Amino acid sequence: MSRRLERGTRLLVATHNRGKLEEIAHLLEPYGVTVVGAAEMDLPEPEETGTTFVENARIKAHAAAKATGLPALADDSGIEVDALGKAPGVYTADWAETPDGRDFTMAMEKTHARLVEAGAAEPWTARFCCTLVLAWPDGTDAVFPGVMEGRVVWPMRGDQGHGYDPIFQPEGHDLTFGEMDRWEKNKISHRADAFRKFVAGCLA
Ligand SMILES: O=c1nc[nH]c2c1ncn2[C@H]1C[C@H](O)[C@@H](COP(=O)(O)OP(=O)(O)OP(=O)(O)O)O1
Ligand SMILES: [Mg+2]
Repeated sequence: MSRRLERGTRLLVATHNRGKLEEIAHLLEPYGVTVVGAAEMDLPEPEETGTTFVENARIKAHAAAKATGLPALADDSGIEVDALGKAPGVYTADWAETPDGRDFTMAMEKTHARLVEAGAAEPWTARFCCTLVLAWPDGTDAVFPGVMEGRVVWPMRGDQGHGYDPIFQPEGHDLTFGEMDRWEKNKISHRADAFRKFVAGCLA
């Protein structure tokens, strides 16, 4: 049984990714907690030295809780493509890194190019994973994993969402995440799956 966040609590959402922050703020809306973003608090982006989603989510959540004295919720996420040995996985953001910042069009092109090079047969099955960690200022935490199965599609479709959304078509749906509005995506996404467990564990 994890500790719960009372209504009215200030919760630090420890992400520098605006797309994630918007989704998490929307998911939190019904629960009466006050969302504080990492950028508002001028928090540095900690180095993500872990080799798993949970390790990296813990690094981000504990750094933020320690720096602010607030309970902090971090999200580490990524896409695992089966024909690429589950790459890019925990390195999903790294595949978009350029000297001038992140370029997700390039990262999606790279994903597609690797699949073509590998001669992988379609469907290109894949899943989005999300691990949420709630860290308390006293150093304790709780972990909530989430997943959405689907496939990589090409060409990219849709200009909503963020990151790799235009090439991910969730199982049982005809639209990519990039073609869905935030409400539709937030009903079925890996983040929504993890969030349901977080709600059951930590929110009223
Ligand atoms: O729903 C999603 N739709 C599309 N792409 C997504 C999603 N969720 C994660 N992704 C991709 C992009 C992101 O850059 C990377 C996670 O990397 P990850 O380190 O967890 O996040 P990040 O560096 O963007 O922000 P931060 O660490 O400050 O939370 O996976
Ligand atoms: Mg990151």
